[in-house]
Amino acid sequence: MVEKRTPIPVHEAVEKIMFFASSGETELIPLEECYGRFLAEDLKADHDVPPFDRSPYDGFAIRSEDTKLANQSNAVEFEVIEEIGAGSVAKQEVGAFQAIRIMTGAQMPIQCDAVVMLELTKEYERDGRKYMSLKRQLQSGDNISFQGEDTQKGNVLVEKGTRINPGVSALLATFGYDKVLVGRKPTVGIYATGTELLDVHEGLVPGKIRNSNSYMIRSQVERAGAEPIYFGKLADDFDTCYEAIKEAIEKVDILITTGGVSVGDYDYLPDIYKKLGAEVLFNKIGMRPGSVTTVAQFEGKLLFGLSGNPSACYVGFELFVRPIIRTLLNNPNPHLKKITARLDVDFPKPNPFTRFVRSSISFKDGMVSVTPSGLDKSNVVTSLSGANALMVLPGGTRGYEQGMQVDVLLLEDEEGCQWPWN
Ligand SMILES: Nc1nc2c(c(=O)[nH]1)N[C@H]1C(S)=C(S)[C@@H](COP(=O)(O)OP(=O)(O)OC[C@H]3O[C@@H](n4cnc5c(N)ncnc54)[C@H](O)[C@@H]3O)O[C@H]1N2
Ligand code: MOO
Ligand SMILES: [Mg+2]
Repeated sequence: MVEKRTPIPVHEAVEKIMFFASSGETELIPLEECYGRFLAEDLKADHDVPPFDRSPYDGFAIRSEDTKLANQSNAVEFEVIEEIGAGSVAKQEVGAFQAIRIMTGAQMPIQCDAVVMLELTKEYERDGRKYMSLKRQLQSGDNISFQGEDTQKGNVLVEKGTRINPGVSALLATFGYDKVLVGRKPTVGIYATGTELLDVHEGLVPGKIRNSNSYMIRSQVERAGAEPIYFGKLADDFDTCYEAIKEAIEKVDILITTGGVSVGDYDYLPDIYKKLGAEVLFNKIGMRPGSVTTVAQFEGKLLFGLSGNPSACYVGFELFVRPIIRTLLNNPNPHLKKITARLDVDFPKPNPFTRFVRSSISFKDGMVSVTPSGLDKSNVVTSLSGANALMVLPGGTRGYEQGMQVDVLLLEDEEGCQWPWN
């Protein structure tokens, strides 16, 4: 008799897994290598930015009070007593009707409270001294980039768990982080099971196919922020698989296998979990594809038995493995971000299970539309390359029509989402 499995709702499966989610270890890495990593502490401003009042223009720093009488018919003359570029500080004190020629980014001389752009002045020399004149009034504070106007000391600028983007790199450099505390990348072991699997370099022979899941999963692991460790492929042989999996568990934070989780004669994962003494959290979910996704925990370590069918495997990873990885990286929004979009096609046939259709979103007439990125079948691989989203069509008695608003989970977004999605 084939074992009867009872499907649990997707949200229940996510909850069961998230019970084992924890934050991971941290490490210090050079700033140059931090792009794409996850901050493991808040990034706090330890000084004002800019740290001093500075000139935003190439021009002259003056005392605004000296321009009181300036107008189109009355040029006011200033003696230019010094010149400073960015990085230099004025040595001279600026008195009445004196100016310092100042370049963009240079610190304001203490006595000056305004800058006039070079283009608005006339420069000349007399008796070996330099002068400039201008014909307009300036107010105190005109054309100054003030200390702290960008941010002030003490502000938390980026929160722990945020993925480091180029802007975060800029801030880390601004505040002197030559080493950055980030989440250590969790290690995710990958084993593909299946006697039918060929290595990528091998030519096709009857009955066999190339192992594509391992490379797909590797990329998904990297996209999620973790370190893939590819252990290879295993033939459908109980003892071989058992020994290999048992050994692999020791070496990684998370172990993924693909294939062998259904009810077929050579689907050995259920028995392997049993022999290991691992607790199976679930082995059937009310979703399509990926209904056979099986997750077990062994001494607190999660073993993900993803389906062998490529689309099912892909979806299983994004819904269940990704949030575990992101939580290990301290990310507060570990789940895929959900938005709503306008459905571009009909799905007339109802399905009892919630569908996660590999889809692509696009912008049309100022709205987000969503359309399947290929054939909507569990064993399909070609729909994955164009997928930037998963359309969520809840199971039930009705189909879906073009024009309806549907939920969509974004695959390439970095903001993420908390659970539950709603
Ligand atoms: N009697 C039943 N049969 C099946 C059921 C069921 O409920 N009752 N569920 C079906 C569903 S749904 C799925 S999904 C699959 C899941 O099968 P497994 O996870 O056990 O995976 P395999 O049987 O090992 O392989 C399935 C399919 O995927 C191909 N595959 C496997 N590994 C790879 C890989 N690394 N790269 C590319 N393709 C791979 C494999 O050749 C098979 O075609 O079970 C259904 N059956
Ligand atoms: O588990 Mo299967 O992926 O539902 O298609
Ligand atoms: Mg099978």
